[in-house]
Amino acid sequence: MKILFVINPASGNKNIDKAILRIHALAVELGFDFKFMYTTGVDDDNAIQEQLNAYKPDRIIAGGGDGTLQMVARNILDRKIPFGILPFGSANGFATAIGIPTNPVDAVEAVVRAERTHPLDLLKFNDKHLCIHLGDIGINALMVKEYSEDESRGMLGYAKHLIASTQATPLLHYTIKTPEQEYNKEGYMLAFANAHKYGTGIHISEGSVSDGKFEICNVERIALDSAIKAGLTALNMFIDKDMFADVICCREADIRISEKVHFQIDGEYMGMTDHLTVRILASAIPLLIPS
Ligand SMILES: Nc1ncnc2c1ncn2[C@@H]1O[C@H](COP(=O)(O)OP(=O)(O)OP(=O)(O)O)[C@@H](O)[C@H]1O
Repeated sequence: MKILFVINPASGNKNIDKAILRIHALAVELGFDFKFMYTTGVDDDNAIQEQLNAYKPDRIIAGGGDGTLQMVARNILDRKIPFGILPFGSANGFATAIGIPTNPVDAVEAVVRAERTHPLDLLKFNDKHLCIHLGDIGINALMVKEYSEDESRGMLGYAKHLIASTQATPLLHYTIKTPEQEYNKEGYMLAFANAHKYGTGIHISEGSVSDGKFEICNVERIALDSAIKAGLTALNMFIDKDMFADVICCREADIRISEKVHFQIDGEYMGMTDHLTVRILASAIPLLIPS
């Protein structure tokens, strides 16, 4: 068996040396061939395609944050190669949501030894952009933009951007059309979630990553104090579950927004938009799941 590991060396701030050594040790113990590909941030999609064609792996395992996982996922859509994920990013929202161990060595143990796969749904925005975990418009998307452009990262930077983004985001009015129903809503943020948790620990719905559905979560009000507390403890966004009380579960949706708003997918800023289509790609990829 051949395993291609695609690792983003710029993701997160964890030391992954021991995890890399563990991969070498497991290769000897379990008898598989492996290759590392390190992303560069430039033309990585092509580099992954080249590796897939040249190395022809039986499995592909991505190490990084949500952005890296999504990039690998979008490159194996037509190939149905079992896909594993290692939470080597900073927030690791998706890996956390599906229960992969957060410690890098434990994650390697669990994912490399995994023998079963489970169908993983993905989301597609505007028939163009793939999403593995979460896209949103409004406050959080503006934070993603500001945070990625700021040199001074860390907790204080987070709190600063959270307050600024919250103040800068007006009350938005949206029309959400699903095949079943049309909704008129207002709020400060709409999140489109594939998994059932938003970042670390917040439970937004009973959805799973393979139910053929996604959740649209409207944040009707802003609990800034609890958001700041959450951020200062976990570098994570909103932890007050009441903020995600308004949830629609569907397979596709067309969203019109009263004005152009900031938009992000899996931690990557996508620009401004006043119209989105979202649909689920059911069972798009076989996901390796730890026993
Ligand atoms: N070698 C590299 N140097 C700099 N940037 C890189 C490199 N490789 C990939 N990238 C960029 O990293 C981003 C993806 O980062 P990713 O989301 O995986 O990590 P993260 O931001 O640390 O994690 P999280 O989503 O968990 O907060 C993409 O924008 C990609 O272009």
